Amino acid sequence: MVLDSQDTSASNLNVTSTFVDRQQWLETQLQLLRNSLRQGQQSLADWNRGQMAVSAVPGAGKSHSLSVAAAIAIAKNQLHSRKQLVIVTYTRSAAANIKSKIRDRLKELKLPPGGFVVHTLHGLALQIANSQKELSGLNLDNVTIMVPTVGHRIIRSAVDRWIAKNPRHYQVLIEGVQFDGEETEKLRRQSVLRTEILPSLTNIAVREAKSSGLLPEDLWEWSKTATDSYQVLAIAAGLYQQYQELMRSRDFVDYDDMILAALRVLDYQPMRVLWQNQVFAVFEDEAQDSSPLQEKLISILAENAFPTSAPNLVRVGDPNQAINSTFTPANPIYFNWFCNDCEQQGNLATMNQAGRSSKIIIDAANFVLHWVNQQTLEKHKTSPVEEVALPFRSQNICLVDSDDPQPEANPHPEGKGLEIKIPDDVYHTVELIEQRAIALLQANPHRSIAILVRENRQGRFIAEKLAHLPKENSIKVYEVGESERYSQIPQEILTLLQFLDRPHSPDNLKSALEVLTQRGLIPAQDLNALATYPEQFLYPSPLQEEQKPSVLQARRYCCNLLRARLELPHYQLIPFLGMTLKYTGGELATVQKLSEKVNLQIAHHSSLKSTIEALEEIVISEKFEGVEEDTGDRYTRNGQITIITMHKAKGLDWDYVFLPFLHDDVLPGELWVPVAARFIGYFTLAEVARAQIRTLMHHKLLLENNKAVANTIPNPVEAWTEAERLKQAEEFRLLYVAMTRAKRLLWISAADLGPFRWSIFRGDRPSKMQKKKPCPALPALIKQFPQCLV
Ligand SMILES: Nc1ncnc2c1ncn2[C@@H]1O[C@H](COP(=O)(O)OP(=O)(O)OP(=O)(O)O)[C@@H](O)[C@H]1O
Repeated sequence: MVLDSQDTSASNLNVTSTFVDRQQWLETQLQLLRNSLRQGQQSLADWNRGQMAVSAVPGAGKSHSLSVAAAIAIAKNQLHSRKQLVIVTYTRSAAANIKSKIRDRLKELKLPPGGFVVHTLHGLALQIANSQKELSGLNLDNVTIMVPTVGHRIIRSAVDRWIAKNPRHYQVLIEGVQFDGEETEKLRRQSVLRTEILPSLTNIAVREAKSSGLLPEDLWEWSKTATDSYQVLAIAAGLYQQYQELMRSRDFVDYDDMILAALRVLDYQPMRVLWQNQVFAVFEDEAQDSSPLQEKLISILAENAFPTSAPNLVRVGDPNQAINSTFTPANPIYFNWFCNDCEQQGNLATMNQAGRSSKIIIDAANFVLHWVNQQTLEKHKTSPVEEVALPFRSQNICLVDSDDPQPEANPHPEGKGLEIKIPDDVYHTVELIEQRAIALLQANPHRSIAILVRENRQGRFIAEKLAHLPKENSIKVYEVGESERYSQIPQEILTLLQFLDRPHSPDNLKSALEVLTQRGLIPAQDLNALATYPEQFLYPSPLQEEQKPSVLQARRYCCNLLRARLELPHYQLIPFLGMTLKYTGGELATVQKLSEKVNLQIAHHSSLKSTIEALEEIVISEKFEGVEEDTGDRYTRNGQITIITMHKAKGLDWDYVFLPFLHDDVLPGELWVPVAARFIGYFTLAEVARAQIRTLMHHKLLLENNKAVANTIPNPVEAWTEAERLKQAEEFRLLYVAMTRAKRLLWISAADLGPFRWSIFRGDRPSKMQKKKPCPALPALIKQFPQCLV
């Protein structure tokens, strides 16, 4: 059918007016969406070009506003699959969460669910590296991704190779601060260096240097100006070099290699332009946790292909929630610098209103933040204020306005909202928690409870004491550390099998004894003394001194293991070891699954050696998952008591939060050197290397930004003091993160009596307890909120 000209223009008019209506409708919706945000959040939604930093407080709605801002940017700039907004975050669950939020927003705007991608940083790096395998040198068909740990074969081999190549340097370490040449002591020191000090130095120095984009050569260069007698940086450089060579020769890559591979692709200009043309902007969440290498990757992607202006880069984070910097290379200093730079350019936004918690909980968290900063200033009274590195960015959490859109924002507190207790001992603590938790859930079965602990061993203790609740009170207790322990199982079994294979190796014996100690099967003792001469330990002659009861117990365990090796067929060894290690429930199911998997793999060439090889493969590639019940938001389920570490609790919240065992020896605690390693001095080489690399890296970055610095390497004692300062600052930030997880009730306590060390405490046996000092923030809180001491 042919339309006459009048019809055509009418229909064109119709189309045009529909288009205009639709545009107007969209504009209105976008405006409404923007107005649904709080003031600080709106700056994020108003961003349209260039760099921007957003410093937010806990519960400010970072992911909420990031998803709204993303939807607005996608709609306004009509983004599509060839011009996308890239959102990066750190965990897969956070990525999935933001993705679904953005999709929901786009659906409300009647827009297709495209124009954006959400990646974890490593996922993004992998995608870029995979797009050009020749340039990146990373072919996932050939390589194995692995996460090196101190006990890992690669790290141990790097140490052995370094020792073989540097006998004189090794001798300097053996002699330590003082040495009389005695043979047994020499063997003991060798064992400590080979199995503890140098593996830990390798692990930390390699990760720190690599994630800062440094090569072994950079460390060599820097080490030339160092004056310490051990030459820690030179050792670190040598170990790093050995590690790299071993990784390459075995086709292994670590997570930093993935980012380096992506950067190699982006180094090549045509590829860089190709990628940059596809990226409209990069939004980063949890920016306080970035390493310099990660920051470099997203900054390059966010640049315009033909740069005339600043990169389109928005980084959202909370420097006060940086709690990974003492065990990963993440360091909040970089995000703080980014915030300061943006502030100077007028591009810093602050999100300081939060609706998560009751007022009293917010007051308590703000109080701790300022109190800790104040204490730090007082400790460094003689230094100029601007030179004191404070643990916290001075940022108050504020309540939301009365017309805030968040349902039940700043809810009414439960009871006093903040309850502080000083129980008699750790058993009494759990009894008090139990009583309070039962009463709370009886009154409000649809609310959630968490007990946040500093270390898994504390969680285990509480879980054991609350084990009767499901049966007697129909309250589910979910211990998060339990499933994590499953991932240790292959390594523990492997360690014992390696001992069975070569029982006369001091390393194998020591590792096996470590596993037995960690599982609480033998008493903690100086394992180096037992492992130095395996034969004397396992088969003492009548001429030898009688073994102490703790040594006897360890020997009995080891000899039983060796007997089993002779008596059992090797395919039964894994389940037997599972029983020996006293695994229970889910752990035993996991061992069974592991055993089946290994036996299937070695069906045609079954032997102890092949069992070990198959297990090594599983441990290296992390391809084995424990027997888990289910996934999803199982940590925050209503009506359940979740026991979880403070670290894992980040990003989550519960109605009622219990923080037991807030003792001074852990919070803030002190850096500690194992007695066996003190012949080196009162510091650890790993921490010294970390502090030295960090200082030099900071100098390097400051120089690149034309800022003046004195380029000196801290000596070991200075580096150790700096490491301690960082650790204590981080512990206080961890406390702050833990406190801000609570919505309606924050229950905190420090018992009068507790175990000397949790790692060796067995809650099911009578053990002596010690008088404990509370975390220093606790008396300060009691003074500030006396009505809350219950
Ligand atoms: N403008 C808003 N309107 C409605 N709800 C909001 C708004 N801003 C935040 N919220 C709600 O506040 C809660 C906290 O938000 P979110 O979990 O994103 O905070 P966060 O900043 O990531 O917290 P934390 O850093 O402490 O983990 C969420 O339930 C979110 O939906």
